[in-house]
Amino acid sequence: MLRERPSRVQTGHGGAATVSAGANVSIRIGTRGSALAVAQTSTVADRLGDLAGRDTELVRVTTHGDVSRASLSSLGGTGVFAAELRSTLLEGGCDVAVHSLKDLPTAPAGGLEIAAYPPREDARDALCSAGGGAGSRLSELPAGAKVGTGSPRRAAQLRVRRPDLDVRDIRGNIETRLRFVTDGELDAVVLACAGLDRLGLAGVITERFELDEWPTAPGQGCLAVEVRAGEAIAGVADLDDPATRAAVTAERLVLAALEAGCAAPVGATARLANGELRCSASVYAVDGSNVLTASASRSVDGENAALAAAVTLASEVSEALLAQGAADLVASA
Ligand SMILES: NCc1[nH]cc(CCC(=O)O)c1CC(=O)O
Repeated sequence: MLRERPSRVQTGHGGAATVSAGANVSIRIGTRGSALAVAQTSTVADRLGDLAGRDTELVRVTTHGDVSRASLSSLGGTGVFAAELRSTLLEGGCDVAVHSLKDLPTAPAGGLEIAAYPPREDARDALCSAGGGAGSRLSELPAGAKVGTGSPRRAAQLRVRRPDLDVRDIRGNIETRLRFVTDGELDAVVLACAGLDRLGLAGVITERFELDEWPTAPGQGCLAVEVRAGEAIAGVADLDDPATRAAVTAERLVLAALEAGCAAPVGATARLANGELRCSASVYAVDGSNVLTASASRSVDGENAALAAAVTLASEVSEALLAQGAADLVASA
């Protein structure tokens, strides 16, 4: 396993000093080393520092997924980005770890628990084509245009909408992927809105695909704050947004029921709004020749009811998908 010696960055706590046990010991927050990971972890660190009245420091862990040049699909997807960070947390190298939820395997990690799901950001996918905001929307790209993505789901969704496109498998962090377009090697790439927004790169987005037509990876746009099981860290629970928790729980339970990983051709979207939790999901043939879709909703009264509804909805949606033959599509991806 590859691991750089974690490097530390001290971040000052701006809020008023609170006198409490260990107030002078900073909370060590583990993160991957990419620009996106550092940006999103820093936001959580600032918020947690304020909630806990303590200093925070970032512990950067370079993960196998960051350094590998292999395609995401050939890496097997599940957990390549998260494993190193999780072992650092388990071994006590940090107190809290911040992940992109969509990169976390649905199986719980032994000895760890997700203590908070902060409010979700834009869960949609973005088309970034040459010319940025003024560039072509998906329907306007020329016939045979070259569009890059490392995700089998996104490749399938592109092929369903535009069978004529030349979909290319690409790897790398967000900046690397965008460079394919600015260098003129590709006409467009598809990326998550949330990552671009967090990096201040919203200006490169040409089109945000609506979730009803283009469901994204379960948990996309949501962060997960993980701690060692049973170890409460002051302030962490206050980072949690119950509506986000209910929605992403439903999405990830669908993925788990399909026995699919984070690189599977599965899109899911759930939302708690106006007292109703709604979940829908689609499973794709990677060549775009088939799409299965199912959805369900429940009215919910209160936060606990929302989590219970998430479990029920996920089993309704996944059973409907399996009855349509989803297992074959997942297996052949
Ligand atoms: N697999 C990489 C990854 N993990 C999380 C995000 C975006 C941010 C998020 O979903 O929270 C990305 C980049 C992308 O898909 O464009």
